[in-house]
Amino acid sequence: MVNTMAFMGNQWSQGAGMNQIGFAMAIAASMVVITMLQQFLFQHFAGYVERCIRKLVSSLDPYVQIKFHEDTFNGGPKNHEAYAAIETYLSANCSAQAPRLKANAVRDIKTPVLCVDDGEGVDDEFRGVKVSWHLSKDKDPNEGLRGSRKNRYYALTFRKTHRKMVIEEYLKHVMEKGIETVTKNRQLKLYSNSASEQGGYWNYIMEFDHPATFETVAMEEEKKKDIINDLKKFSKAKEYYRRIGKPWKRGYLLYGPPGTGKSTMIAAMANELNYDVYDLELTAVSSNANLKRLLNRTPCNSILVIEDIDCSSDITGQREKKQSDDMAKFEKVTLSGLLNCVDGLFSAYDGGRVMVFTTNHVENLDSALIRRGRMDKHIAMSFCGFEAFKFLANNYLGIENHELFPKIEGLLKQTHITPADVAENLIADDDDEGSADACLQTLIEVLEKKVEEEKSRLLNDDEKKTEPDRAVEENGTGAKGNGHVY
Ligand SMILES: Nc1ncnc2c1ncn2[C@@H]1O[C@H](COP(=O)(O)OP(=O)(O)OP(=O)(O)O)[C@@H](O)[C@H]1O
Ligand SMILES: [Mg+2]
Repeated sequence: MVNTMAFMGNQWSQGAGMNQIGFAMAIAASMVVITMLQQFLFQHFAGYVERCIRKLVSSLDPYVQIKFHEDTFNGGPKNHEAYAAIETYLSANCSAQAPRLKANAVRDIKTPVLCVDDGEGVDDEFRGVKVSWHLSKDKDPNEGLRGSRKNRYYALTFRKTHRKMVIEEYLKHVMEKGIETVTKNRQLKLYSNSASEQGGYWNYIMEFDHPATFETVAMEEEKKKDIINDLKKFSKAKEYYRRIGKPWKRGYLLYGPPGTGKSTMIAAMANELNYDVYDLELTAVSSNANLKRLLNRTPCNSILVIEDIDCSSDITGQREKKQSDDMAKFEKVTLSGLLNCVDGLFSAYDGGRVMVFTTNHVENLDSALIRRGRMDKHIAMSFCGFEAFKFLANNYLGIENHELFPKIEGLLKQTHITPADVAENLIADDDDEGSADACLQTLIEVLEKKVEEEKSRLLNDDEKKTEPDRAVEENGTGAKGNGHVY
């Protein structure tokens, strides 16, 4: 019995041991399964769960934030341009609200831009939608080390419900206004190719500080208004050119005798558009290839000027003849080379480009060069008429009327004088009260002398003329205008 009991106890203890091992194994197995399951769930659902949590959190947060970084590392130069445009926009529109401002000297801008200081914020409103801007700095991981960068950014915050409107309309408005202000305040520059090797590169010459504006150009009022409107329309026509699929460019041909204000008009155009001036010296360009390179290097928002185009020997005259001469004159710029460049250049749409040719002898230019489409607007700069004289008298002497005006009006009808020559005689001595009278008197003397000279020249011509010449003149075919457009 005892033995039987002992045997049974042994069996029990053995059975219990077996059960414990089985239990432990089951636990271990289930641990493995759970771990695998966890890993499986983690791999397959963690992202999903995280997204759900984010969605939930963001649905509770009714605001959206967009960052615009200053440095080019966070998105390249285009990002930096956006930052600069925002800075200028906020400076012009909202900086009055900020308790702390900082003055930034922005490259190419004449006056420093006052903008929001680090850590400051300003509010803005656009079509009833409120947004806020905040200038912050990211933590720089390399702070203190060489090459560390200040990582500033503007954070734009707005309600989620206005997302579409802010992104599609407000940001466009900010960029446009910012870029407009930057353009308006830009220090203009003058470039030329004349000093470069073979004329293939632009060299910075100096700041373009020409004082001429449309306020100072003497010209018939209607004509002046027409040019200003044309320029304004052009400078705002980005979308129009894009829509019709044409490069955003416009060509102007200024023609007229020396001293009638062609170069002055170019300066007025540059100041009106706020475009840099690229003065192209064609005689310094050694080949058509160099010309093409040069024109491709002319940036947008610029005026490309070719003065006295008639003096570039290979450009005038008949195109056919020049084309056949192309190979022989390989090292020279030819008319066909110039035509190809004018047509092929300006392929971009990111900014307007203006091209201005000037000439004293429009009749010498090949019609292909100045046809509409290449030179869109032809502007005659002419001798000084009475209207232009009155404008100059007002500008130089500060007088709108004078008893000598009628006499001057009569003389101007009888002779040709350039605005440059008139202006030369209207430079008064500020300290001398009678100076204006003296200026007008001198001008009258100059005009009378010219009238006399012209009379005796006509007399001489007449004496030299043969009978048939006179007959043509009497029939009216040889009649000439007096050269005044106004
Ligand atoms: N229409 C004008 N309005 C105001 N000033 C003028 C005008 N025309 C000429 N002037 C004066 O005369 C000077 C010479 O003019 P400008 O150099 O513009 O003439 P241009 O037509 O370019 O002559 P060129 O054919 O010799 O180059 C200018 O500095 C300017 O002061
Ligand atoms: Mg000139």
